[in-house]
Amino acid sequence: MDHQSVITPWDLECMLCDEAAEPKALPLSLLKRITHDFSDEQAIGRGGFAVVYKGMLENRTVAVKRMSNTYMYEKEFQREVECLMIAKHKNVVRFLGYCADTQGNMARYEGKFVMADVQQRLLCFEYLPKGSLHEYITGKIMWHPNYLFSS
Ligand SMILES: Nc1ncnc2c1ncn2[C@@H]1O[C@H](COP(=O)(O)OP(=O)(O)OP(=O)(O)O)[C@@H](O)[C@H]1O
Repeated sequence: MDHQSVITPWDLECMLCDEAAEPKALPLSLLKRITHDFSDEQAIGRGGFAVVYKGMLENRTVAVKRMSNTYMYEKEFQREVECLMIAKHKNVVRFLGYCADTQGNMARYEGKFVMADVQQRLLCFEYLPKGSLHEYITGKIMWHPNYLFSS
């Protein structure tokens, strides 16, 4: 059995509590499970190359970034993982792990069956609950020293 497949939501929760835990290769099945199969209800944001989802653990939440156009940005993905593995700082969101999954899927193409590679590239971070800087700048979220509220 693939050793990655034994990582559970509980393991991820333990990693969040352990500052010294190193980022890990995470199985796609785990990231699917905690984001409810990347459901729209779990989506929290969208960047230029990815959609970000809330990943629900028993007592904690993580952010799961699912890259789009994975074939075009394979090198960038690898470079991002490389940088994130090194970047450890209190002002940088904590990186928990990555998933680089490729599965062969039989599909019909011009009347024949062909094996197509389906790639999934994901990153998993600590979840930051107070919205994005962009939302503060554009006034979607009003800032107050004691609490935050949406306009
Ligand atoms: N760790 C996180 N916790 C909470 N929300 C997050 C987290 N990471 C991203 N988000 C949300 O998802 C949105 C998109 O994130 P993403 O990193 O893809 O954006 P970006 O920085 O604009 O990306 P890029 O420059 O790579 O296109 C953010 O604006 C934020 O609202």
